[in-house]
Amino acid sequence: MNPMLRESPYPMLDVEAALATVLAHVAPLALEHVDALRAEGRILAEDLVASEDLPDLPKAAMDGYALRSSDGLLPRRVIAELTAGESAGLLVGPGEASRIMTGATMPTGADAMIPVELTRETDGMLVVDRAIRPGEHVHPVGQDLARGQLVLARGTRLNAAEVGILATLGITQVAVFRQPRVAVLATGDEVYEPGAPRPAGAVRDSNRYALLAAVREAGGVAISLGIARDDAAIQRRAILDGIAQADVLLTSGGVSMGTRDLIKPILAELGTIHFGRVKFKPGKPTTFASVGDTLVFGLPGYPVSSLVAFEVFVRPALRALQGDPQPVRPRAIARIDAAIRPSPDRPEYQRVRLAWRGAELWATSTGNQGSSRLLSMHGANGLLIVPPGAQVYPAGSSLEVLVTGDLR
Ligand SMILES: Nc1nc2c(c(=O)[nH]1)N[C@H]1C(S)=C(S)[C@@H](COP(=O)(O)OP(=O)(O)OC[C@H]3O[C@@H](n4cnc5c(N)ncnc54)[C@H](O)[C@@H]3O)O[C@H]1N2
Ligand code: MOO
Repeated sequence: MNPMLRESPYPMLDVEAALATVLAHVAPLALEHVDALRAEGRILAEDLVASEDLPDLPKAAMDGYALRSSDGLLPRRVIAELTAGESAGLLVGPGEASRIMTGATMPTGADAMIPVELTRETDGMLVVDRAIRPGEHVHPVGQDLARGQLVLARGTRLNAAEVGILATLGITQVAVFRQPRVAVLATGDEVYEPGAPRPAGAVRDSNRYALLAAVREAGGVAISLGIARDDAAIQRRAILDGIAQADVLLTSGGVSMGTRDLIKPILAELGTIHFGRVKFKPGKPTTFASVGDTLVFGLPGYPVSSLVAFEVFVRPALRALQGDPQPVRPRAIARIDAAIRPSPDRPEYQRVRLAWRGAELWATSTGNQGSSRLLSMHGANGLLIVPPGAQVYPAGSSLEVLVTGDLR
């Protein structure tokens, strides 16, 4: 039997220093052109300038009559009816008006329109209840978008509204940053495929599937590398396989002090370890390395530790690789609705449900915060940052929180 190490050779970095190290190693990936009309979730890699005015011709904003404002209160002869989609070409002269529907192009000569509710029409003659100002109820050329205007800047996340804007401008192909390819490898002799038979004491591989889902949620392309047994040659081969096909490799397990914790030595042999321990809980043995051009995160085996480390370090890296200018989750201040005993020596990222009570955000614990209790992640939309110490934080205390999900 090999001797067991008594002390980790890796210094323990603060979360801030570790995150800064990660972010210093990521830059947006190359751009690619994709179908603009299905580009939601992607980050724009080019500035988009409006090539035309919107609307390109003045349009009626309501259903009613197009007329000349200078005719004042005089009755007008109704000469036509214009519906949206009809081509223009009509001239409205003095003493004339045309019926017009919302969205129809204004006829030449008419400089305003009156909503139908403010009119009467008898025997082809229009009587108005009040005079109309020039331009009233007309959408002028360029009101919604002006030609030459910067519409969407590089770095914009494309959501539903942005897809609509691209469609409006007739843009069908758009340059976005490439999504990172992220390979996920589980390790451990005790780890089995969820659908397979397993001996007593073995665990089902929840980490790989949870991490693959987290990668997709963060906008990455997830690649499963299966489970590697606790054998240095097998894990080395699996890691080389991962770095050959991925921008980022995530491993699960095998990063702490056990004799079968092989990931760190393999990464040290193949590349450079930037950090091997972080002062936070859960997730202390989180490891970050480069092997060639691939970034490798050695995540801890405990299911909660691996997902919390993903949230705090991997997700920001994946967002930054996609060109997201704000790769890190937002922070807020929340009040705790029950007392919390802090960890004596490490900031603890406790899983909480955040909810508004009036103007204040309140945090409710998801229960037992053990690193193996995946249920503590279920329903959590915040990671409450509990500074270390000996004193209990009483109910009502205000603490910083990373907002990781939708607020209710
Ligand atoms: N002497 C010390 N022991 C430990 C230390 C330490 O500093 N000194 N750190 C502890 C901390 S903190 C953590 S976190 C864990 C992380 O250890 P590993 O990354 O080496 O993880 P494993 O030992 O491989 O597994 C831990 C635990 O998680 C289960 N596991 C592993 N893989 C999976 C998976 N894919 N799906 C579900 N569950 C998995 C595994 O069976 C173990 O129960 O180390 C502490 N030890
Ligand atoms: O850091 Mo470990 O993840 O406390 O359990």
